[in-house]
Amino acid sequence: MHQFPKDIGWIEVICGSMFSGKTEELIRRVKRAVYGKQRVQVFKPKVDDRYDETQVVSHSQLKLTSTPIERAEEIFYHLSPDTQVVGIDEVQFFGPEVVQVCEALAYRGVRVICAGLDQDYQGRPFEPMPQLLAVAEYVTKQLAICVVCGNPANRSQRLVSSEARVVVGAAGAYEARCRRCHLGEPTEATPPQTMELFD
Ligand SMILES: Nc1ncnc2c1ncn2[C@@H]1O[C@H](COP(=O)(O)OP(=O)(O)O)[C@@H](O)[C@H]1O
Ligand SMILES: Cc1cn([C@H]2C[C@H](O)[C@@H](COP(=O)(O)O)O2)c(=O)[nH]c1=O
Ligand SMILES: [Zn+2]
Repeated sequence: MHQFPKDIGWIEVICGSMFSGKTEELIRRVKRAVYGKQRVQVFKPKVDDRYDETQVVSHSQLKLTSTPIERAEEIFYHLSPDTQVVGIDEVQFFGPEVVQVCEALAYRGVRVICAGLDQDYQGRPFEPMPQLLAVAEYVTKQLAICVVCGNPANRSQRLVSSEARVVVGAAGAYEARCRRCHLGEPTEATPPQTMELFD
């Protein structure tokens, strides 16, 4: 059977605030690639152990098997020679070398799908995302819903008292807010809505 060679790969970046659906979108793309009989490997930073140590897990509990790594270069140790698609979640937790790693994979003919925060809790660009966005072929910016006013949210409001850039957490530690409702410093959580629409 004839197989057409795939000369060059590319980089896709899915960015946005927390709760905007980055991980869901990464999982959707990976699942479609698997339906398309592509050989896929998924990686995530070891530091992201909030829902599971090995699986990529969305806030809505969608799950994907992944390999946890500390440094982006470790992808090459784990990479199978026949892998056609590489997914990387929480890409903002890797150092600047993740950009070269993604580019090297793309030059090898791999489709690289990265998901990560474009802004930190203060609304500052979250390195290395700006550099990755600059070299990506495809960029998708996701938006959440602001829990204060209901408008599209592009920021992540920190709710726990810390000025460290990296503080791993989910609901309870962060909430989605629009630029008007976002504060550049930690604050109290928005009170919950009491409508009983879900079980
Ligand atoms: N304020 C919010 N706006 C939109 N979705 C939210 C919000 N809070 C919680 N969610 C849930 O988070 C899911 C997205 O989760 P996920 O893909 O893990 O987001 P991300 O990776 O961008 O943090 C949504 O489908 C929804 O179920
Ligand atoms: C804004 C912000 C977030 N983080 C952490 C919190 C979570 O562990 C991840 C983001 O996960 P998600 O899949 O996008 O929901 O990043 C952080 O360390 N510093 C920040 O400023
Ligand atoms: Zn708002």
